[in-house]
Amino acid sequence: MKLFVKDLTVADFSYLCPKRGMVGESWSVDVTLTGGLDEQNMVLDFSKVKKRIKQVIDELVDHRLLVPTSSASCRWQQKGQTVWVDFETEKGDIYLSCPAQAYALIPNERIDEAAVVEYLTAPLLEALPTNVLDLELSFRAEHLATPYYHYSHGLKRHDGNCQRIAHGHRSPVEVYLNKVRSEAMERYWANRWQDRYLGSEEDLVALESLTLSSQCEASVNSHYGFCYQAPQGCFQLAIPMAICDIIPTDTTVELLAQYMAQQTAELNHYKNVEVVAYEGIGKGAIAFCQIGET
Ligand SMILES: Nc1nc2c(c(=O)[nH]1)N=C([C@H](O)[C@H](O)COP(=O)(O)OP(=O)(O)OP(=O)(O)O)CN2
Repeated sequence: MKLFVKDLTVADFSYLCPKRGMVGESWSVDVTLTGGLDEQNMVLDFSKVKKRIKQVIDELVDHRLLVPTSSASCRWQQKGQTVWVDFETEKGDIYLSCPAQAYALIPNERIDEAAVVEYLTAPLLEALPTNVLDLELSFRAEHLATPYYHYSHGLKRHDGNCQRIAHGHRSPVEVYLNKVRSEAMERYWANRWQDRYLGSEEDLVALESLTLSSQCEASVNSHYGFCYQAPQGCFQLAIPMAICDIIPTDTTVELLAQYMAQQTAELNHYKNVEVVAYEGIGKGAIAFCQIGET
């Protein structure tokens, strides 16, 4: 007997890629279980399927930075609860030092759907009762008709896992200029925030003050340093300036929508701008800005 649940949850995370750098991603999760019937004549009560599978995905990949530790581009080490990662990419090298719980260290050459399925299948089966004999997991990027971007960020004030300095999302954006949809501006934001790290100005620090690998020392003119202390520990990141956008505020979706609305109004001299900014799938913020002359 097979039992399926579509759109069981969404995994929001970032991963390191030798070509793209740091990539924010949002995947919908579908699952199919194979097994015999239990005393309720069910493979497993849907509510338990949803709860247990979401719990494992939330624990192991959601809001983490997925690192392909078998990649030739990756060097990492752990001391106590801190993990250092150096990662070579075509966009420049990325250096991190974060609490271990901020990462998923995946022993694969690259991060893709198959690698994450393999990483999660055994712990998911362990979380299910013994009448469930097999599990097929699949991840789906949302089909989007509008432009979208992939960004990574960290919210140091968040009392949950969004405080992790490098987690991210794949998000569509809608922009209206004087109430008319502007695909040009949507494409502008999709290009600007394609595989970007959105750093808050207040988290910028001198690279020399970070306790990252010594390789990072040569990057003073090419990299931004970010550092903050949050309840889960100390988060440090050095990342090429070319793949960052510095935001004058925190990077909650409310403030990102507001930033985009304001910048869009300034760029277009439009009186009335509305931005619908998603954070991943199915949720986001709407901001309005009224300045300019047109
Ligand atoms: N009002 C806001 N709430 C939250 C924001 C925000 O910008 N504005 N941001 C976050 C985090 O960035 C987080 O990545 C959002 O992830 P989400 O998956 O929604 O959070 P949960 O894991 O709690 O939700 P699930 O449905 O369980 O996946 C958080 N909140």
